[in-house]
Amino acid sequence: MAAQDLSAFLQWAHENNIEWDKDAIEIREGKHGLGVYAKKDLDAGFELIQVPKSIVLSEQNSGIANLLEEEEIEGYVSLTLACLFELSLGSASNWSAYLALLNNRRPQMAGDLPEDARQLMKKSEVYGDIETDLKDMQEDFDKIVVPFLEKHPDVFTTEIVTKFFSYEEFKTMAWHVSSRAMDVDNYHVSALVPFADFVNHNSEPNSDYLTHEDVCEICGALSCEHLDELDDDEDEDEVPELESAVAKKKRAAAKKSEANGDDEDTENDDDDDADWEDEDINDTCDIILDEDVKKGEEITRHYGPFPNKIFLSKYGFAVVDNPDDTVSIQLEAVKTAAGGILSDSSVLEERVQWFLDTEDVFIGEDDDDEDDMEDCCDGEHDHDHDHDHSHKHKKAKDAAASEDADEEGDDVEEEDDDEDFPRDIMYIMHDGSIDDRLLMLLNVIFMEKEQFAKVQESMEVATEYFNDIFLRRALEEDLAIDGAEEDDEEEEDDEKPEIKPLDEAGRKVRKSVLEALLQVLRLRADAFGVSDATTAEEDLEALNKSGLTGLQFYGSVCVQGEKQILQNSLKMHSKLISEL
Ligand SMILES: C[S@@+](CC[C@H](N)C(=O)[O-])C[C@H]1O[C@@H](n2cnc3c(N)ncnc32)[C@H](O)[C@@H]1O
Repeated sequence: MAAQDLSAFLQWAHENNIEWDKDAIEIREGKHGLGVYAKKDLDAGFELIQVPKSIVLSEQNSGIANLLEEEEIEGYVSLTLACLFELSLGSASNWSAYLALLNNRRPQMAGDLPEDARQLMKKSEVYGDIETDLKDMQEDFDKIVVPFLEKHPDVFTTEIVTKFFSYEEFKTMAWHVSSRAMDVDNYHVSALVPFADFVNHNSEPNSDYLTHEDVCEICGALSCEHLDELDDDEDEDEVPELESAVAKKKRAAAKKSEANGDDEDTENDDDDDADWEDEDINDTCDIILDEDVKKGEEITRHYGPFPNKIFLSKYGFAVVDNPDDTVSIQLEAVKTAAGGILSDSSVLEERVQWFLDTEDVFIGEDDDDEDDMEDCCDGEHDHDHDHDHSHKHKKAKDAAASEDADEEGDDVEEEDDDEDFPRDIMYIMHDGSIDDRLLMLLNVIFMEKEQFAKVQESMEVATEYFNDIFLRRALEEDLAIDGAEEDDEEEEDDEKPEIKPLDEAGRKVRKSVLEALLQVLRLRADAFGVSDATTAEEDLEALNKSGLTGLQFYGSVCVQGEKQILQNSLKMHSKLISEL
């Protein structure tokens, strides 16, 4: 690469009003390719990078925005075509220096490995994702890209198509898009944000990516006549994105002022929101320091709470001991395991169907941290989104309240979102606990006949029943944590809610649930060839000594991580069953 590519890019960035303090940070080669590094000690709250939205490389900003809109091409295909078009313009493109820098650095993606190297990942779910992504990409190319190019021969001449729009070029650019695109706002949607996109991921990041998402969908402005018209029609009280951007800016500024030794009472400045609304919301995508950093340290941010299979297929790396990692469980495996335990197997289909038809009523609001996953999947990545950020540790929602809300139309958006997740997949979380859906389903399958009749009859009874199950699980987890922290003298004496001890019938249901779960875990382990010959910890030690690097290392991290989850879960649930 050319150091010249980088300096040409920096010159271009400067000319296009991307703002950064040249004495404070630099882009340079590091252990994860290019990255952003501090050139001197910097304080939390420091505004590192500001990228005007006018220079993000989005479908809307590209020279073929009108064509892409006319043909209703969306998502990653549209952004990839926009980028390829700009690349084909060469120096005539507004982004030529940026694209030249990317073009000389092929992204390291698992789909690029030869099939025999990909086989290494076959013991992980990521293998299926990668194969599906490759198949989908070929299909998108054949069914969307080729007809689009053929329809506009004046723009995409034979020469241009041959040089810039072959399947290989499309695939490479799609990987740039997958690993770099960031959520910008509801006009640009997902885009390449030059400079900000050189910040690498870290599980404990020192910076944050901020953007004001709530702009006019028609013209991208912060305020305009379209928005005024909309405002007239809509309730005045909904401006969630604005508030979160303001809150984040305030937090960053508070840190900055703390760092500067200002004594102002930053806790009590909520009344000042009005001061922030107009002056401090820029039409830029910003990277702001969350922590103090020392000279030479890398600036990092969190890409989102992804399981490793998403990290690998979207970004080409995976995280050791990733707290957001999950193992998927297929509904079929649950049915197989439960069918072997139920004395009356005829109830199985009925109970499963009832659960699938009714579950939405009981699943509570999303966890708050959902909002913080700024570029989680970006709405761009075209595989199944088969990780579920939001179905863990919920409270069953008040069915009656939810029915009211539905009548008023409040939940329309949430319902649409819920339709998006695959109903036949459930999850084991990183610590070995199971997600709410699996916990509920197993209890529905094994609950006594009379109990099932009551639950079917009354949503209130059902809500109470599921809340009791969630509460028991929360207490079990607390006990596990308390056990681990026994020696911690400063442990807080939180008051724990009381729950009734299980009666004989309850214990019987619980035993069947745990037996089925252990069976499900073994089925999942067998399906992926997970061996018990070594522990996951031993596998990690061996992996660290293996000398594997790059994608082969990260693929093995996925395999090891999934084994660790299964091992944790088998251990946890074997202990629970032994204590019954
Ligand atoms: C948005 S780009 C960041 C800039 C990139 N390093 C470059 O050279 O252009 C994301 C890519 O950086 C690399 N990367 C970022 N964080 C990483 C990490 N924690 N571990 C390994 N690779 C990482 C991966 O190749 C990923 O696809």
